Amino acid sequence: MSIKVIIAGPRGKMGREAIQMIESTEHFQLVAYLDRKNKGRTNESAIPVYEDPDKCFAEVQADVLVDLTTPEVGFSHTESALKHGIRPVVGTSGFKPEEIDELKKLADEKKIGCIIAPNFAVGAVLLMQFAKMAAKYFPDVEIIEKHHDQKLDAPSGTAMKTLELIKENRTAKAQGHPNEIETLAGARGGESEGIRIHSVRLPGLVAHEEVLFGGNGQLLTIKHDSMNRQSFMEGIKMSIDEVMKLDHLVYGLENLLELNN
Ligand SMILES: NC(=O)C1=CN([C@@H]2O[C@H](COP(=O)(O)OP(=O)(O)OC[C@H]3O[C@@H](n4cnc5c(N)ncnc54)[C@H](OP(=O)(O)O)[C@@H]3O)[C@@H](O)[C@H]2O)C=CC1
Ligand SMILES: O=C(O)C1=N[C@H](C(=O)O)C[C@H](O)C1
Repeated sequence: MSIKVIIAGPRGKMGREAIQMIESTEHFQLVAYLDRKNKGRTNESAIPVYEDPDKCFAEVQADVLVDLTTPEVGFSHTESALKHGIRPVVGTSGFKPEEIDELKKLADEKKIGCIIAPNFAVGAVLLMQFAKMAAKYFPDVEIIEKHHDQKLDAPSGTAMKTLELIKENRTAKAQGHPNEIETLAGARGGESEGIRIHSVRLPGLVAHEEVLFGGNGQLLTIKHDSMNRQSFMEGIKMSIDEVMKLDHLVYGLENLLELNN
């Protein structure tokens, strides 16, 4: 039996790559696109295009929604899919913690799976796990994330998830000099519990993150680079399969991997 998939954001950088992956996976079937530029657009494929998520989810027989859009619409797509009994696999970044909690409640109520993954690249998921481990021994830490200049949200979803995982293992402490002064606003980056995040946006970049841990006479750097968007496709593929087996929301691909060996 094939898994029937709707893609939201099919013209985007990730959406285009995901279409190729789904079309080349035997047990996946693309059944509709959710796109805001339906009107006046020629749709040469046989796949129907919808602008209205509720209409799409009510009319199309689908198992999974893959959302690769923007923080503003990604949340409402996910909420609507859950209400219609369609399982969301969400790559869209920039959701607020309270939005994730709300979706968690809805998935629990509906008893269906939902996966929200700040990063689908397995290497980035491992980076986050290694950073969490290191935080136990190195409480002084800063995160540098670098992305292409078309990215809407800062910091990246991956940096925010890295921060959350580091906090789980780090003893809270003030970092840097107590009398530090910024002579240029923002020079020290965004701050949460003393941890700094620096966001770089430049053409030529794809998706990159470095976590730097400073200790007495030593520096530990953990780094991951996505060179292209194919790096995310294995994770999306795995999530489409796994979301079919879940009855609740999972936030982060690490929850689907065997990481204890
Ligand atoms: N979890 C992960 O591993 C990854 C997550 N991402 C995240 O995925 C998202 C998409 O990234 P990317 O493909 O690079 O971004 P793009 O800007 O290339 O694509 C986003 C697409 O969403 C479309 N869109 C906007 N509003 C709507 C709407 N109402 N309905 C349907 N489609 C809409 C945009 O249309 P238009 O062109 O008209 O603006 C655009 O085509 C981002 O949030 C990004 O951070 C990215 C890479 C990896
Ligand atoms: O917008 C992107 O490109 C990416 N977004 C995700 C994020 O915000 O972390 C994942 C990856 O970094 C690429």
